[in-house]
Amino acid sequence: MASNITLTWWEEAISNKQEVAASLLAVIFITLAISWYKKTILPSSNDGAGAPPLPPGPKGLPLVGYFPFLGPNLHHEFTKMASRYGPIFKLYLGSKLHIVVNSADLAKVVTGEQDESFANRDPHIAGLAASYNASDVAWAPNNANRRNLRKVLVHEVLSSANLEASRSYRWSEVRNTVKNVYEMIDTPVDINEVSFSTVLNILTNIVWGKGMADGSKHNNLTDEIRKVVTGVVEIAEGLNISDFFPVLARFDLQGVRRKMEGQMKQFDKIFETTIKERTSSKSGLNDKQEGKKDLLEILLELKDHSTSPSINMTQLKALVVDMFLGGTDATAAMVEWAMTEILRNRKVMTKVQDELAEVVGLNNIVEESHLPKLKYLEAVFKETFRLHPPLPFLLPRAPNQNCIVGGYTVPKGTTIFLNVWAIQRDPKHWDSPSKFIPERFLNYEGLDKWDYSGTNSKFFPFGSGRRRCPGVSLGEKMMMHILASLLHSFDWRLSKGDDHDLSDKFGIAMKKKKPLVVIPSQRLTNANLYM
Ligand code: HEM
Repeated sequence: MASNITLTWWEEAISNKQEVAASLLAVIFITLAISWYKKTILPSSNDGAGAPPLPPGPKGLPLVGYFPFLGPNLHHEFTKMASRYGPIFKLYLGSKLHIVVNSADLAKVVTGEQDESFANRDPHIAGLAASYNASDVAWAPNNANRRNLRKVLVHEVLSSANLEASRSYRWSEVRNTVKNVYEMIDTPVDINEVSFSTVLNILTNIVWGKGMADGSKHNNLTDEIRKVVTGVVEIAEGLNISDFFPVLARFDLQGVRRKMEGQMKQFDKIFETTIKERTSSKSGLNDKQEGKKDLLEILLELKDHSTSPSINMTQLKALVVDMFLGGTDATAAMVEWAMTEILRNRKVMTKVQDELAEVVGLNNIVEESHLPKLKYLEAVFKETFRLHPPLPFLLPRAPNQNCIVGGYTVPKGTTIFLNVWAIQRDPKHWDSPSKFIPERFLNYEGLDKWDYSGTNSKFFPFGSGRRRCPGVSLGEKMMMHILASLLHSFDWRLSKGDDHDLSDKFGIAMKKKKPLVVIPSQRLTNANLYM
């Protein structure tokens, strides 16, 4: 995703350019200038007779569009611009037209009434490279392959029965985390790091099983996956000029595609090794003895038996990457944000810990079966999602035909940002919108649902419509279990001199600018509960 947008990207581009001849750049420059002039100054050929105009928006500069005027935190910038240009506005970033939707009413049009037309994505180059050229669910266009693969993900991989079967993986990884934090008592703990590791380990176990015969091989596998996932996130978070000047894409000036393909080669290697291990030594799987199937087995069966729905090897790998990328960063960011808000609000902390004492008990550990009873903690998470949605614009969509939204034309192929960050803070729908008040999710009236289903256009942090997140249930289980355990097992305090900072940083998942580093102390008297 675009981040760190400042004038320095030119410098970066120039320092990274390999052997692109100056004359070539000049030709490109002129081509782009002409195309920019045609698109922004001359009336659009999309307009057709009688078609409504494009939405309002800033003009920007020739070639670079509005780039030079944007700071790194796009969600803040776009929300400010919405107060000037209204609920739907356009801007050119480079040569590409972007349209930002900032109101609940218009979001409902895009993800409800016209969901089918808006169900394509607009993948950036890093996303394409990380998804085997959009062979996955997240970046694929809305075609039969994607629908088939999404069905596999929802009905096979993330079905209630499978989530139930993987419960013990989540349990043992959360217990490991509690044990590790116990060993760090009275020393600083980075909450995002701890949560990220826990989620990554859970997902590794869900995908590959815990059952490699050789335990050290399993640890190596987790380390390898961690390296690839963090590498992929890092590359995807950088700004890639070619995303905004498609004509430059083939030159890969900053080497983004090359670097991402390098990461994917690592991922391929991990895949090949583990699949070989699977097929050569089926009996080496400890989990088989428990009658459990991991995701790799489920997917390999679907691949081998060409049942309906069936998938090929590339889709299989792309699906696993989706799970790692979709699951890790956002879930860890949410645990960090929720913990930050709880620590800033002592009354909230007291209520959360009182609820945990009542539901779980001080001589017990948190189990997944407790989670549905933790209604106040659930409200805390909803309020955290409202204020800090990890994907403030969801994943960008692109219409497959010219559409009309809010009385304006939205041309086919435009990049659409649904500004859920602004919508969930809109004073038209929320009292004291910038205040952290979990109780608003406990004491509501009316017919609207306030859950993660995406049916309420005032609150949809997991997206809405055909492209909403299929990992809600797993994500919710992981983040609730991790945070409930951290808060039940430990008391937490800031290091001396630290403050309750809420600044954020736009990226793959919107994180705290300054990581939350806090100090745990033992809360439960029985030391066995930490083993
Ligand atoms: C707290 C955790 C999570 C958050 C906040 C989150 C959020 C989101 C959001 C906002 C979208 C875009 C929806 C849209 O464009 O309308 C999305 C899509 C997606 N998420 Fe998640 N997600 C989380 C966890 C997960 C997990 C655990 C998985 C998989 C195991 C996952 C897999 C996906 C996939 C595959 C898509 C693409 C769906 C499509 O395009 O059809 N996510 N997620």
